[in-house]
Amino acid sequence: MTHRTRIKVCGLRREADVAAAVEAGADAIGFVFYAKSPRAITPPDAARLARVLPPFVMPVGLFVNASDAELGAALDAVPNMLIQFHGDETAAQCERVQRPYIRAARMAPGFDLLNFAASFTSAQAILLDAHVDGYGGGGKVFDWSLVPQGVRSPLVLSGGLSAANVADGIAHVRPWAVDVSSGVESSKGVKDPGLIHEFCRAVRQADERLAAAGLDRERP
Ligand SMILES: O=C(O)c1ccccc1N[C@@H]1O[C@H](COP(=O)(O)O)[C@@H](O)[C@H]1O
Repeated sequence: MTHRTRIKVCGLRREADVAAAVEAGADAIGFVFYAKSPRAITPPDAARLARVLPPFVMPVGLFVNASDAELGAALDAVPNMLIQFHGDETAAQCERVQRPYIRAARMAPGFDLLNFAASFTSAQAILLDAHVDGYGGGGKVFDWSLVPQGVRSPLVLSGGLSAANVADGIAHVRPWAVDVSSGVESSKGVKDPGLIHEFCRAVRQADERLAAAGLDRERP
């Protein structure tokens, strides 16, 4: 069966962008609860946006070394969020929250992804991002050949993805899902509905191309 690469669009702060992502076929919408990010959102604003999500489109809350109080406030506001830990959180810290979570790995030469992934067995997925200052959202592509064979799935590919390169990323890494932020922005922190549509179309085309080539499965 053809693998449909799931799509998360991260860093949304306006209703029109949420509507564009949903209409374009995104499976998940990310809210950044990290005050230092240009895409930071408050729990009440995230709750307002989450209320317009239709069923089966999942809200994801992104945190970077958040305190219990910050996590609690966000989860009180949007209780059905999947958590994306994108900082230096240990497995024990992630598990303490007792919610489903995905864990970001910051990819750079020498980084031991196999070992990292093995220490986060309780994560629903490992998200691969480029190592950048400020933890993420840097619009930087990492070297996809750093992803070793045999790493656990599901994997979420992110880091500098856009409509122009997401097909290559999918073909190289064959991830369960892709996650985009900077690549669908017209300027830092400002999403562009047209780019969101283009990105989602490019993902669908990539899946179709892989299927036509008989490579329609997740990472072998
Ligand atoms: O979006 C941010 O500002 C951000 C801040 C801190 C950590 C992660 C952040 N975003 C995540 O980073 C990756 C890659 O984003 P990009 O497409 O390269 O801009 C993605 O998973 C975002 O969710």
